Amino acid sequence: MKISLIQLDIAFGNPAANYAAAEQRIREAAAAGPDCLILPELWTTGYDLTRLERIADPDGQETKALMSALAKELGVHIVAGSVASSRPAGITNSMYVFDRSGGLAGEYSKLHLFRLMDEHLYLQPGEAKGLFTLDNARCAGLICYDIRFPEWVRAHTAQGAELLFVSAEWPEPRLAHWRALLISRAIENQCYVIACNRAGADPANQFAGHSMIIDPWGEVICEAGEEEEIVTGEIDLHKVREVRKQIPVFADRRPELYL
Ligand SMILES: NC(=O)CCC(=O)C(=O)O
Repeated sequence: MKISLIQLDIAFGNPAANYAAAEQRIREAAAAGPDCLILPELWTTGYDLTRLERIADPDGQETKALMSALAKELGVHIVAGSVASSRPAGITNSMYVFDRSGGLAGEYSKLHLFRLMDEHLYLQPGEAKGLFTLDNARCAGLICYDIRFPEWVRAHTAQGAELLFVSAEWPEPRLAHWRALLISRAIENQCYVIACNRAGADPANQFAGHSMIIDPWGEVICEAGEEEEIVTGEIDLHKVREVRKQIPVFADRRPELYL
């Protein structure tokens, strides 16, 4: 499976500009023939949280319509990053996943809200896991700060996830954490981590870029720099099974003693 990470810059609080830019980048990335694409976190609005009431996507409708149509037209799976989605109970930071026929394959709302960027003041947390299947691979969706919660990630891999898709807006001062946490999640869960961060800056933060794919042994297969970029890597699900056979972490767990 060939996967492209679309490391976008994001126009602050400007969904129209971001939809247009994302569509252009998706078309560009798809021309190289990947099986799957992934976008960053909150890519329609950025962290313009004080204006979310006005600019969030009502129930993700516009995002879902565009991404479903592009997935079908281009014949590519799209892990459509996350967007601010307004629902009756509040605004969530939600990921939508489309398979290459344009069908909604999965959905996940960020469970852990990041106080340092005021998410808890403007967003409602999700309440459920984001497990889905693409081409017979069991996958999970995670959003940015979620990678600091190894128990949350393990809850997905213990249920069979072999690919972890992470969409993020991770600031540059914690780039070392981004790399270390992603590599650790890959090694301890013996799975692929496919992580797409944003590039550029907003009024409060410079973002780190460095989107990457990590294999189940912890090796970085491809990694972007700090600027807008599309990077592509190939993954092989046999590698997950090989590593899990060599060091049978899942069989050796003692979960009954962990609480
Ligand atoms: N958007 C986020 O969740 C950022 C998380 C982050 O920066 C961290 O250090 O954790």
